[in-house]
Amino acid sequence: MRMQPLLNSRQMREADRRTIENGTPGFTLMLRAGEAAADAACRMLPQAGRVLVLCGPGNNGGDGFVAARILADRGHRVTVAAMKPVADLSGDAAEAGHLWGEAVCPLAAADPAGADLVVDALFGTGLARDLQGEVVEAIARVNGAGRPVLAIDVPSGIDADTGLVRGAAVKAERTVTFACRKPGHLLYPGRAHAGAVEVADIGVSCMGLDGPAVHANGPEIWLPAFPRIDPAGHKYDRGHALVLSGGPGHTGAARLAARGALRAGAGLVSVVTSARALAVNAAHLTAIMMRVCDDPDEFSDLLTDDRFNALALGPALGVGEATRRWVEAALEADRATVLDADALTSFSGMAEGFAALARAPREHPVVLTPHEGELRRLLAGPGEVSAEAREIAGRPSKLDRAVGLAAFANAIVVLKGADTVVASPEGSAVINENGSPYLGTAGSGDVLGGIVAGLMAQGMPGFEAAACAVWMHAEAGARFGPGLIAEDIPEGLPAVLRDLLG
Ligand SMILES: NC(=O)C1=CN([C@@H]2O[C@H](COP(=O)(O)OP(=O)(O)OC[C@H]3O[C@@H](n4cnc5c(N)ncnc54)[C@H](O)[C@@H]3O)[C@@H](O)[C@H]2O)[C@H](O)CC1
Ligand SMILES: [K+]
Repeated sequence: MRMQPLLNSRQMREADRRTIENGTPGFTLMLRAGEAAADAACRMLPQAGRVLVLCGPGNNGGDGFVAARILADRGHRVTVAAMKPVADLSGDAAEAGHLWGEAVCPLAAADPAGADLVVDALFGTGLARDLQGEVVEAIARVNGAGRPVLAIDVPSGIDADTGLVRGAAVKAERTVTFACRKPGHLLYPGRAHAGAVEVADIGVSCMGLDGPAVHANGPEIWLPAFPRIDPAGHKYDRGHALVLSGGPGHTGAARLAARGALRAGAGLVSVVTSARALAVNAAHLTAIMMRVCDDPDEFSDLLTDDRFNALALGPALGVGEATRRWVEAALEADRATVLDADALTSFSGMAEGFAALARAPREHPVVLTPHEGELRRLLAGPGEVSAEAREIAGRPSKLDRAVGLAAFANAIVVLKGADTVVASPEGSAVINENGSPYLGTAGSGDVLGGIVAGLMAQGMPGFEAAACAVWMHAEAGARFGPGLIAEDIPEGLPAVLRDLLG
């Protein structure tokens, strides 16, 4: 399996430029792109039919003109509607317009309802601002017509870097993109607009580019770092994870996380519980052990034993000063640590103080697992927060928010959602895509935090552990499907692990 880089529009232009510099003319790339689009169109419309190709003012439109020519030559009845007359195009797009060589109608006259297939070549990676006016109306007609749509490169109106809708965006059944996918194909709402995405090789390499290293999440990212069991080893070689329990009435989250850590392969897992919550925890735990700590000082004392090498805390701890003290004790002990839920929300409006704790020199990774609301509360208050923190919270792109928090807190960030992003403080990131809506169930996030801790307990580096946990958690959920509850996720891990590890 090969890594799948996701290039942003600047990197894509650079890849393009390098290819052209190395001797392949830009128009040759456009011919290949147009042909790949025509091939995809023919797979969607195997019999000769009516095809409407919508062409924009730039090179995306150029790809559309090439595809139109090929589709007409293959016997389809092709209508081209364009934003600009061919005479007003420039560069490769002008050449492609001449290659089409037949009538072009204005965009306002385009009739998607009368087509068997619409090919969307209005805008690609060059989209630079929100769409307005006639193009918004044309997109509304395309989306309202309910005909199958093939988008070339990116559904028009979707920002290739962020997946956000710029004014309006085409809803495609399929998208054919070139060289590699773009972040906007994996980030919502772009992912939903793109439909099934296929990548066509047009002779442009995606490797060795400067700038952020963003990849699709998959085993190729983290399987090489996955902890292998030593046949002669014992459980003490596979770490001991501690999961902090809430008080009586709030203990389930910790047990879910602990179960996730144990199924992920940690040698030993203990729930750290107050004396008051001991009975209820004891009533529900078997393979998982317990340690009684009634306050953060006792927790610090416990952590003088360096066999406890991974910590997970946050879910159901309660929001406030007490939880902040537990977090401080955990961070001071310098163990591989997962902070989730209340461990983050307790620092709402105190982003600077939180970051100072997380940034203190340390040997072992900190992984933060917020959802969007938790990130916003941590970075943007309510309360006094720095302009830097507020700026990160306000970034329109999920990818930028995750990377921003990771750098700010010098921590690995798992920004959860249907398109979970895992970001490192150095700026690299992966976007997850094997999730399913069934994962949105009470306690699911608690299990995820536990899996991360369980992997780190076995010595897996923080970024790889986080990316792997996100993928395995999603995979277990997707395989289970309807009816999934959080308890099922740890129990789904053995099958996922069997397939991964062979
Ligand atoms: N990457 C490759 O290897 C290849 C890509 N190809 C295709 O080219 C497009 C990118 O082309 P580019 O000309 O840079 O951009 P666009 O066609 O997406 O649009 C640029 C065009 O539109 C104007 N513009 C931008 N935003 C707006 C707006 N909101 N409203 C109106 N007009 C806007 C801008 O000023 C330009 O004039 C890529 O996606 C591929 O499809 C090559 O063909 C093959 C190699
Ligand atoms: K497009």
